[in-house]
This record gives sequence, C-alpha cells and structure tokens, in this order.
Amino acid sequence: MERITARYYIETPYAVEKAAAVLAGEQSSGTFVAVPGETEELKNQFAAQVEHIEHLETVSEPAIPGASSPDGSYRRAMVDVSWSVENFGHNLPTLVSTLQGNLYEITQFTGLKLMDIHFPESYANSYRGPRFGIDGCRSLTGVTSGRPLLGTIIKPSVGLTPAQTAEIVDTLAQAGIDFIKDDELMTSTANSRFEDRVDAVMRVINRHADRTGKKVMYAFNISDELEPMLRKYEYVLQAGGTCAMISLNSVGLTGAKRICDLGELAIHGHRNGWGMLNRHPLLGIEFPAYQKLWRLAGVDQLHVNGIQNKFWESDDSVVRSIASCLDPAPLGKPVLPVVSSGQWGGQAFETYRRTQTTDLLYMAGGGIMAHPGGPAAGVTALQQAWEGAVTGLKLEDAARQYKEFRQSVEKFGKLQFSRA
Ligand SMILES: O=C(O)[C@H](O)COP(=O)(O)O
Ligand SMILES: [Mg+2]
Repeated sequence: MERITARYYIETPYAVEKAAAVLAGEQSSGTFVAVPGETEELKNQFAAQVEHIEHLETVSEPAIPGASSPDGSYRRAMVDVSWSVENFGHNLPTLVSTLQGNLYEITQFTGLKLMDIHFPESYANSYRGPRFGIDGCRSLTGVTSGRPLLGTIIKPSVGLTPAQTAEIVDTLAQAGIDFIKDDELMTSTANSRFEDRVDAVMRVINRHADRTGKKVMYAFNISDELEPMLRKYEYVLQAGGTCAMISLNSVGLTGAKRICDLGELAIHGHRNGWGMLNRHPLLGIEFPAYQKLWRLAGVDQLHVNGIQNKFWESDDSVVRSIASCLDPAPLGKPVLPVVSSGQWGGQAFETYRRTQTTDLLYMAGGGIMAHPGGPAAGVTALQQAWEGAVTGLKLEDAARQYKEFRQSVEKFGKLQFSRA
C-alpha cells in the first residue's frame, strides 16, 4: 500500500529512537498506554513507521520549553516517519492533523519542525493542483517570458474609497503594470464595500483591456467565511476579473481547496502568519512542506517574501522557497512564486543572480506607491530594474542608465532592514 513520508527535525531530552517511536505511535493507532484492540494485525496496517533517523548535534539547553532532560542533554535528529494512505485517504485536513497535529505537544520533544512531505503517485491523480500556475498566469496577463510579472499592492492598505482605488489602478494600468492586488487587510471596509470596489476597479481594467488588449490581473481579496467567499468569487468572475486572493492561513486548506476547485479565477495565496509557523528554527513547518499542501489545494500563486525583505526571513530561505515553488513535484505543476515584502526593484539584481529565473510575480507596494515620481514612475522603475537585471547590468549601471530606477535607488537604496 502506498505511503506518505514526512521528515521532521526534532530535539528530544530522551533517546531519539524512543521519542520517534512515541511520535509514530501517538500519531497513528497508539496512545500513552497499550489499549485493548490494538492488535498486531491492526498495527501492521495502520501504525506509522519510523523509516530513518539521522542523528545530529546534542545541546545543553532546550530549543523550546516544556520538558527537562534527566541527563541535561537535548538530542537533535532528522527523522523520517511514514503512514499508509489507508489511514486517511485523500483528505487534506486529516493529513494535516496526522502530520502536524498533537505531535507538537508531546513532552518527548523540545523541538519539532516538519521539513518536507513525500506524496505517493496516487496523489497526482486525486488532486489537480494549480489550475493556472505559471503558464496560465503568464497567458492571462500577456507576459510571455523573459521577465517576471510585475505587480503592486494598493497602499494605503485600508482606508481608500473604491473611487480612489480605481484612480490608482487607472494610473498603474496606464503605466503598463501586469498585476495589482488588495492588501491582506482589505476586503470590505466601511468606506469600500467589496462589490463597489470590484465594480470601480473592473470598469477601469476592462476599459484599458478594450483599448490595449492587455488585461491587468487584479487579485481581489475574497477571504471570508465560506458562503460570502463564494459569493465574492462569483462577483469577481461576473465583473470580468481574472484573479482572487485568499489569506491561506486564515481560510484554511478546506476553504482554499473549495475556492481553487472552482477553477475559473487564478488564486493568489497570501501566507500572512507565516512567521508564526516558521520563525522559530525548531518549531512549526518549513516552506518545502508548506507549499506542497497549498499546491495540493490548487493555489496558483504563493508568497515567498523576497530578497532583502522587510521581515526576518533570510535571503537563503527565500531562494530555497522560490526553488521549491518551481519544482514541479508533487503534481507535475509548479506554483508561481510571489516575491513581495519591502521590494522596490533594487533587489531584482540579486534575485535574478541567485535564482536565474524570471518565473516570478515580483511585487512592490511601498516601492511603487512611494516612488518620488509617483506610482507610474514606480512601475517604470520596476520594469527598468528587471530589464537591467536580466540583461546582466549591475544595479549601479542600471541606475546610471535609467532615470526612474535611479530615483528609486536614491529614495529606497539607503533602506536596510536589519536582520541577524
Ligand atoms: O501584502 C504584501 O505583499 C505586502 O503588503 C507588501 O507590501 P510592501 O511591498 O509595501 O512591503
Ligand atoms: Mg500586505
């Protein structure tokens, strides 16, 4: 029978083998004590198995509190555990409860992080994955190849009226932007009812599309409870929109999959809350595992932060995340990495140098909106930055060559987000 394998980075005050066995027992047929009915036959079919242990360093302080070590040592290891798909079939919430459930609470661990998941072949037959992905988003925006899709986030994030939002969209569309989105804080506010904003924005986008043949992709934030979220999706579709955004950690896998299954709009997955899941080195989940779950749900675009971002995440981590989005496994379809957070174009050079890809949605919110020449000049500066990066210019050369990009460098180039 096919099995799902999960890799965990663990820390335990006890023997690694014993702690791993507790994890496997607790997360399948067992509990803290042998129970009647847990026969050998039942265990053979349903017990999780520890497949591999790689011992790592031993430390004298626990990574997270909650248990003390009898000998003052905390042992770290990489542990692979497998489950038969018979335990849950193709049920994403139960998969998550199994791979990411109570095991985080077991006292045998003073650290536990889900690093990666390996899915069996049958998953590729049961989940469509991203309906649009990279190619679909390129064709919806008319950005063939050779450069990333360039986008922005409407800022101020909340507070603008639909008319004000539409006015900015008009300027951005005129300047040749590919993608615009609501901020994750914005769905419906007292002064910007969702439907009114869709009407006002789509009037502008459709008008530009009729004139130029290029339809700007606007990701309307439909995040909500299920019924209103479905109604919002339909509203965007009827207005001629091509994309909807959801805050993944807020709507959950079930909500995300329900939305993605509709398959008519590209789905922009915002991962706000990521720090809560990942920031501690020995707690939570790593991006290679995280992105596979959302890819199974069918998300087309997924946030990865950005090089020299305004948050805590390191450039190495961002580069790894981009690579895991572009890896076609497990469903044979990559998801479009969304580079966003403190971007203004200057990071295009290092992003391209380190990833050698333009299969990105590269977004600058403040970096476009606060350009000294206004948002239109901000769009131009981003286009210039990527043209420079892809043609092999250095940032300084591009700044000499392009006026709008030079203004960005003058304004944003001094910003340094301090990180450990
Ligand atoms: O939702 C996002 O991606 C952020 O609001 C990014 O905004 P910034 O480009 O101004 O950092
Ligand atoms: Mg935001």
